[in-house]
Amino acid sequence: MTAPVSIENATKTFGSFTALDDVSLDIAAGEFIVLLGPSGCGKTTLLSILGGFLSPTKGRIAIGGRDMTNVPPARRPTTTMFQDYALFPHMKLKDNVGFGLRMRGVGKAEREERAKGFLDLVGLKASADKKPHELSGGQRQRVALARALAVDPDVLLLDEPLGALDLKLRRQMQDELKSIQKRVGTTFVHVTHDQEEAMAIADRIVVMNQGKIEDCGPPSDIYMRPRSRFSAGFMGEANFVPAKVKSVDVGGAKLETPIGSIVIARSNFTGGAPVEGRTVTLCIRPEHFRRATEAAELGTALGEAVVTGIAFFGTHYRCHLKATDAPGLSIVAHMPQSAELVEGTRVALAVNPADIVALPDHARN
Ligand SMILES: Nc1ncnc2c1ncn2[C@@H]1O[C@H](COP(=O)(O)OP(=O)(O)OP(=O)(O)O)[C@@H](O)[C@H]1O
Repeated sequence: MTAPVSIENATKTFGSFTALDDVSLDIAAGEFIVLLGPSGCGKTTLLSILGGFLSPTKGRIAIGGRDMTNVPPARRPTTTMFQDYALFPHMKLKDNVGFGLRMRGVGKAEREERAKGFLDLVGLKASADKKPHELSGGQRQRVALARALAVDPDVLLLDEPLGALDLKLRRQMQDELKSIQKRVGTTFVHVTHDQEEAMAIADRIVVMNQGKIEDCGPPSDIYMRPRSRFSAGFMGEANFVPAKVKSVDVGGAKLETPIGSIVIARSNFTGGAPVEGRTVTLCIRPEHFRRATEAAELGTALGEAVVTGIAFFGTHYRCHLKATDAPGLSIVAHMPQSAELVEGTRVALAVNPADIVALPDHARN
């Protein structure tokens, strides 16, 4: 089963501290939502409110159209999978996976059949009679997922479920988690502070900061069209360039920056329409800088800079540059493998205006 989730103006305070600040979010049935943000931003608090382990101080939660605000965890159509997915060490995998079904009074034969079906889903059917200590970390994690799904929740809540795995296994499990979610169609709400993980698995990412939602959208939107400086900086690397709106017309807004003038479309102002005379902050991703000579038609010239540091990253060079006209402005740019660059090389920079986003200046850092 699967169900939509509606969070309306949820606030959670602990004494005088506000952990969750007036958060509203609608999640579609079958959607894979990732709550992303730094430690302490309120992700787990929101997940705990969805699971019924915490009550909101204010606001309302509905699942499948039913008000759940004061319903205890056991009576909600949710299952929570924690990072320390404690499996029962003395039980075979099929009994671990069937445990929730046993608690619900499902008979042995049906329990085993369903447990084996879910073990099959996570690629462990042949291990049904093994015990947890015979498995690797990734396999144990899959058993925990099978156990959580076996009770057929409408919504699965996952709190950093891959946090204990090493990086390689983690990346592999992300792919599996996404593919399993698509197959079962259950609504998933997954907490992480790893932006790459969020990008790999989410239908929509919810970026949180200090108890509030900063940004929300498909991974590509959050990356290409962030709505705040915090969101832009948390989702990958970004250069922030101060700018002033000189004029606005139907074609776009003319901006003045310390490294030159540029015209960008109105739709690239993600935090509100451009207003003449206002200051904004431009977000330029490192891979969007080009050498002007190599991309004359592609880009708009954005001044000259000197390479102050360079590192080879296989697919590209990661360069630190200092703008000639604005020595206080440090730039990080990715240049192609073919670029013949060394420290001290002067580079004429260009950026395609379509790749630049103008953020409101009042955006929090
Ligand atoms: N029971 C509590 N009493 C007091 N403060 C709490 C309580 N639970 C959470 N907090 C505070 O609320 C804030 C948000 O906590 P939360 O666990 O939701 O953050 P998080 O984003 O999940 O962080 P992490 O990634 O570190 O788990 C933190 O500052 C935390 O210290």
